[in-house]
Amino acid sequence: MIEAVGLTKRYGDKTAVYNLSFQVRPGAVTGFLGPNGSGKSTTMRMILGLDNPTAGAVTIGGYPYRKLPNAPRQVGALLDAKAVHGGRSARNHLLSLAQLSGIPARRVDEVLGVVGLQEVAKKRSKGFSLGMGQRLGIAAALLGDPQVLLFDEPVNGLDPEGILWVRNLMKALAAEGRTVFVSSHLMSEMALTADHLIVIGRGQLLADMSVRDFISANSADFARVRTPDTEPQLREKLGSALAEAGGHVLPEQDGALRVTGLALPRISDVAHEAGVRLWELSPHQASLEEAYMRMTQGAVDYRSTADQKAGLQQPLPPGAQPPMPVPGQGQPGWYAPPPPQQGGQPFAMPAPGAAPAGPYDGAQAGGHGAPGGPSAGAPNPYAQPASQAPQAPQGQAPAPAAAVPPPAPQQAPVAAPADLTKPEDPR
Ligand SMILES: Nc1ncnc2c1ncn2[C@@H]1O[C@H](COP(=O)(O)OP(=O)(O)OP(=O)(O)O)[C@@H](O)[C@H]1O
Repeated sequence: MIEAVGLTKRYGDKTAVYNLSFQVRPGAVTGFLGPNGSGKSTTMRMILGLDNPTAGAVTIGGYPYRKLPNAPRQVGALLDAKAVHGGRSARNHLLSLAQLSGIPARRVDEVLGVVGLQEVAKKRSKGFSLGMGQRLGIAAALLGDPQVLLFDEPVNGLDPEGILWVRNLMKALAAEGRTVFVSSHLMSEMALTADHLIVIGRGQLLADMSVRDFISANSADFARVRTPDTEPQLREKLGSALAEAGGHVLPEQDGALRVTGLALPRISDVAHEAGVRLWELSPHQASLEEAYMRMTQGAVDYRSTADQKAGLQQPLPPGAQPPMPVPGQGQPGWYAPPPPQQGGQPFAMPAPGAAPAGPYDGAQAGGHGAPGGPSAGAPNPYAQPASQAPQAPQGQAPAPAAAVPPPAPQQAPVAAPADLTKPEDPR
C-alpha cells in the first residue's frame, strides 16, 4: 500500500502539491487524475524518493522509498519513457537495469515477452516508436516483479491497440493483488481502467473514491426531450410547462431540451397535459468526463484563450442564473455534452471495472516465473502473441524511447533517428 500524509511540495514560490493525504490499496487499479500541472508527476516522484517533500510524508508498505528494503524488487515505475540510453538495445537497457538491482538476466527475456518486444530486443531503442518506448518503460517497471507499480501517463502517444493492451495489463496486475497507481489526465481512459480514483487539482485533493461513487457524486441524470422540429412553438410551450412543474430546463444545440429534476413519466404527463407531442423522451447520465471537467473546472492552470468547453456549454434561457457549484455534488445543467448523433456516444457510461475484450487479452507467452507470480508455464496474463508484437517503425520519424525503473539513473533522450539495421552502440 502507498500512503501519503499531508504531502506538500514547494518549488520556490510555486506550491506543486499541498497537504495531500491518500492511500493506494493493493488489488485495484487506482487512477491518479488531474489537469496538466496539477502535481501528479511531482507526487509520483516523491513516492519514489526522487523528490523530497517540503512537508508531510509518503510511504510504501510503511517505509519511505529510500528506506524500503530491496526497493527495486518491491516497486516498479514508469515515469518518463524517453529517459533511456538510445544507443543501447532494448535488451541491454533492461539487462543493465537488472544487473543494478540484482535481478537475474532470464527475467529480462520474460519481461520482453510480456510487453511484446522480443522481436526488436536487439534493436537500439532510439529507433523505437513512441509506443515501443512505452512498452520498454513498462518492461523496466515489471523487471523486479514488484508488488507496487506506478505508471505516469502510460498510454501517452499509444495507438488504440497499445492503449487497450496497457489497460488490460493494469487490470491483470491489480487482479494479481498488486498495487497499481496510474496517472492520467484522460478521464475517459481512467473510466475504463481504474477501480478507484484520486483526483487532484492545483496540487490539492479533490476526490478519493471509487469510480462508481465518483460518477454518482458528480454527474446527474437528465432527460432529453424533443418536440417536432416543424412546430417550434411547441418547444417553448413544453419548456414553460416543465419549468412550472418544477423541472430545470436547458436548450441543447440540436433543438432538444435537457431536463433535470423531473422523472421521465412526469415529463410525459406534463407534455400530454400541455398538448405537446414528443419526438423524443430519453434518459441520460452525464459521462465521467463531464463529471471530471465539472470537478476540475476551477483547478485548471493552463487554459486556451478560446474556451474549450464553450461549445459544450449551453446558453442559459433569458433571465436565468447559472446554477451555483456545490463542492462534491453534481451541478445539473452546468453544461450539456454534444448530442449523441454528433459526438458518437457521449452519454455512454462504461461499467467500472468492465474489461473490454480485445486481441491482447490473456495471451500466450510463458509464465512470470517469479515468487508470488503465476507458476512457470502458466499463461501469462500480460503477454501478447508474437504476431501482434509492435513492429519497428517504417517510414515515419521515430520518437526517442526509453524506460525508467525507480532506482535507475535517468538519461538524456537521444532524438536522432535510428537505423535499426545498425549494430547497437558499444557504449
Ligand atoms: N522542478 C520543478 N521546479 C519548479 N516547478 C516545478 C518543478 N516540477 C514541477 N513544477 C511545477 O509544479 C506543478 C506541478 O507539476 P507536475 O509536473 O507535477 O504536474 P502534472 O500534474 O504531472 O502535469 P502534467 O499532466 O502536465 O504532466 C507545475 O506547475 C509545474 O510547473
